[in-house]
Order: sequence, then structure tokens, then C-alpha cells
Amino acid sequence: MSALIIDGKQISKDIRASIQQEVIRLKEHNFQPGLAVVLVGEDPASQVYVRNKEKACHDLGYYSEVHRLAADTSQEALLELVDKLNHQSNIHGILVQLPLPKHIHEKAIIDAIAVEKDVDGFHPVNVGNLVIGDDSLLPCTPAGVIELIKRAGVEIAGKHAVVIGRSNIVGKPVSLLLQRENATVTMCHSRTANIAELSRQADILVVAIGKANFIDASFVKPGAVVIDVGMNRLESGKLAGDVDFESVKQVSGPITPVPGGVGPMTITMLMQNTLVAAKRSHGLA
Ligand SMILES: Nc1nc2c(c(=O)[nH]1)N[C@@H](CN(C=O)c1ccc(C(=O)N[C@@H](CCC(=O)O)C(=O)O)cc1)CN2
Repeated sequence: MSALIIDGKQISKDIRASIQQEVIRLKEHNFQPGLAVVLVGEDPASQVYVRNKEKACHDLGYYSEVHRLAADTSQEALLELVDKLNHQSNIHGILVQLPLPKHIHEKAIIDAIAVEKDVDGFHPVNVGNLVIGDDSLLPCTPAGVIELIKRAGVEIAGKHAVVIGRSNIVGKPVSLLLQRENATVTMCHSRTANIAELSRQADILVVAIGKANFIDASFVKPGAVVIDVGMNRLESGKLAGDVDFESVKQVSGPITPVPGGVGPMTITMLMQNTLVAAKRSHGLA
């Protein structure tokens, strides 16, 4: 039997359609969510992501500002811009595109974003709230992973989830979110001795290790849900996930492809977070 392919593009479309309905309702009350995106430098992939964020804002009817700054912009100048956006009442979400040029201390910039406008969910207060289970803006890619699993009709509670990768932006938060959904979570990383053995125990396997095609069918229990967060650009220019999709889909249950799986959800969840931040700023959520 062939596995169900979890279509991140279609799920994204469905979520955006309901966001759009809500934005129309808010507009009737003269209220428009606003997102500011800041890009420093000319990294080609970042330029594409920022353009896609700008387009998503336009399509959904958000107010948006994109600040494109030169690669040699100083940390002080960037902090000044963040401070200005923190005080701008028509901006409810601020996103500084990562990675930043090496001379800028990423943490200093993230820490400077107002907690209630941190639609990336990277500010330490939002991370802390996630750890203790309080309401917070959730990091977009991990939130997208949970949404994909749920919309594939998979019950998370009581399952054994194995997360491969422990980054601050994916592995750690996705583990916390799975735990919040009442999964039992095992985290593996580059120093885990028996990754294959542990991942074969997973009912839900989330892979975010940054190594192209690292997971083959021998790592996967028959029927397990497989979520591939990897995005590795091969020398050929092709994009590959961390999961060898062709091999794994022969044994797995529902599985995400790359591209077209988790990736499209990142911007959709950013739009969702911006809506939540905007509504909260007006006491509506
Ligand atoms: N401030 C942030 N910076 C970065 C984040 C983030 O969440 N916040 N994530 C990534 C980049 N990113 C959004 O910013 C992003 C990455 C990938 C996709 C996506 O749709 N991928 C497609 C394939 C695209 C391609 O062909 O290159 C897919 O997987 O289908 C969207 C957004 C790093 N920076």
C-alpha cells in the first residue's frame, strides 16, 4: 500500500483561506493586521522568502512593510529600526529574516523585538512561555509541523514521537509542542549513538538534522508518520529533504515531501501569528 502524502501546499491554502475570511471581517471594523519584514543583505534564498512573505501579506489583505537594508548595516542601525517598529501602532508583527550577516549579533536583535510583536516566536519570553505551557506566539515551522500532523488526521496523544535534531528554531520547540499534545517524546541529535534504533520505535518521526536523505526505510517503523523538516540544496540545484522520500514512503504511513511539505507552512503560520498578534493588540484574542 502506498503512503498518504501530506500536501503542505494544499493545507497552507486551506489555512490561508480561513485567515482571509477573518481579515475581511476585521476590515469591516476598520482594522487591518500589519507585518514588518526586515532583510539585511542580499542572500538569494532570503530574498525569495521575503518576497513570498510580502506576497502573502498582499494576498491576505494585511498592511505590510519590507525594509531591505544593505549587508553592511550596523547592529545599532538595525536595533534602531526594530525600536521604531516596536512603537508603530499599525505594525503588529515584526520579522527579521535570518540568517543575519556575521557582524550582527542575532540574539541582540531578537531580544530587542517587542514580545507581543515577535511573530517568529524566537524571543526568550515566548520560548519560556512555550516551555512552561503558557500562551505565546509559537515558532512558525514547529507550529506548522503540528498542524500538518493534525490535518493528516493523526492523533498525537499517547504516541511515541522521535525528533531528530535539537536546534533552537525547530528540534527543541517541536519536541515541546509534541509533548504539549501529550506525545511521549524522544530527542535525538548528532551525538546520539543509536539513532536508527530509536527512530524505528517512533509512531511519529520528525526529522530536522540538516543532512540530505539521512533517513532511509531502515530507520522507519511500518506505518509511522514521517515529517521532513530538512531543506538541503544539492550541487545539482535540486532541493532534498533529510528523508529519502522514495525509499521511506514504501514503508511509512503519512509522509511529507520536500518541497511541498513543511516549507509552505512556515509562511502560513507566520500569517496566522500576525493575525493573533494583531487581534491581541486590540483585545480580540
Ligand atoms: N526570521 C526567520 N528566518 C528564517 C525562517 C523563519 O521562520 N524566520 N525560516 C527559514 C526560511 N523560511 C522563512 O523565512 C522559509 C523556508 C522555506 C520555505 C518554503 O516554502 N520552502 C519550499 C521550497 C522553496 C525552495 O524551492 O527553495 C518547500 O519546502 O516546499 C518558506 C519559508 C530560514 N530563515
